[in-house]
Amino acid sequence: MTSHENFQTRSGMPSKPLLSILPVTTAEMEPNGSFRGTQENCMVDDFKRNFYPGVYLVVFVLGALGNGFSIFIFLQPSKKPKSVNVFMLNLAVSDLLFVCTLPFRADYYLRGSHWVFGETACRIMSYSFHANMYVSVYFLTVLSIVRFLATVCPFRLLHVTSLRTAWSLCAAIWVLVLAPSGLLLSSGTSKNGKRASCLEMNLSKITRLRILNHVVMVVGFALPFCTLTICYLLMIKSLLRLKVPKSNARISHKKALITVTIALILFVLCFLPYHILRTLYLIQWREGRCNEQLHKAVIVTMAMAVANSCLNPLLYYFAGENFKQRLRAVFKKGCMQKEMHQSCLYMAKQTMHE
Ligand SMILES: CCCCC/C=C\C\C=C/C=C/C=C/[C@@H](SC[C@H](N)C(=O)NCC(=O)O)[C@@H](O)CCCC(=O)O
Repeated sequence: MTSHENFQTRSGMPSKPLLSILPVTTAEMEPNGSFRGTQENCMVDDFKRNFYPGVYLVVFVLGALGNGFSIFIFLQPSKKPKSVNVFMLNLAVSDLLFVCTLPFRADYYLRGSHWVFGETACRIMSYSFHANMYVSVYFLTVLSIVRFLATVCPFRLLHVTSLRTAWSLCAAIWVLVLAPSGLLLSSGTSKNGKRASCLEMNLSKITRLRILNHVVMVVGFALPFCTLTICYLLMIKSLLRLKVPKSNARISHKKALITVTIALILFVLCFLPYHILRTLYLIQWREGRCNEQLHKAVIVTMAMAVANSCLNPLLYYFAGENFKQRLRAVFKKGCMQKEMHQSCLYMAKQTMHE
């Protein structure tokens, strides 16, 4: 019995036979503790159905609100636009686009791993997740480097922090990530009994994903992560060297340190566990084998990687240039308009009474 059928059972269909709830008896145990058998013997599908939809829907709501509102703030006119905000705006756009795919993913798992939105939409799912993750990795890294350079050599590198350079770097990041991610568009749905599977591993994908994983592990994760760590250590060193308290240099160093620290925390929390466990999962994956503990661990770390899309607004709030001021201005404007609206209503009421 498949998980999909189990799901239907919960919705009122006949109850499931005893064998299907005893996966161990139907599976053959391997010396390493994993089970050999079909995916039906594995309780991972049930775990995904219980775990993913809730996480995806929460990230969708928080991510849509947080990123939507942040984009609105970034687009407010500013006297002195800053390159840091250009990277943050691009990051927020990428996150907003990605969180819009999450309700479709949630629906897939709620139906017991059955895809109903067609072939193209299925291909876009895996593509959007990976594209968003590596675009985020690069925006966070470049953002930290720019902040770091602006404090270490503020005058010599003015061109690096100019708006034009920021937009060019963003365009380069989009192209360099979106183009190779296109490789993920080649695999869509596959038949699994009555179900249409999407977002699942199978024999036709494994070799390509193993190769891709090795490349992106270095270029898409290890390299940016090491760069961030070096920036962080150099920032602390130069901050400790600054003697004058409350000087402008010290304030801008602190700002840069906040940016790099938040970026590093996001990396360690969201991307590091996923990359390690994904690599282990891909290495040990064999068709029909169920390594339940490891697969569940990848699922949890994948959810943490997805959650990055609703956590980035924290970075904008604490490290964005003039973000808090603009936020305050927007609220003030909103309140004033509301007050005006209320006084207009009051005046209108008065006029009607007269
Ligand atoms: C710079 C541009 C680089 C582009 C290429 C990037 C990365 C490709 C390299 C490796 C990818 C491996 C994917 C492995 C998938 S397991 C494979 C599954 N079909 C899948 O793709 N799932 C992902 C999903 O749910 O969206 C795991 O994440 C599965 C997580 C747990 C699960 O839901 O079963």
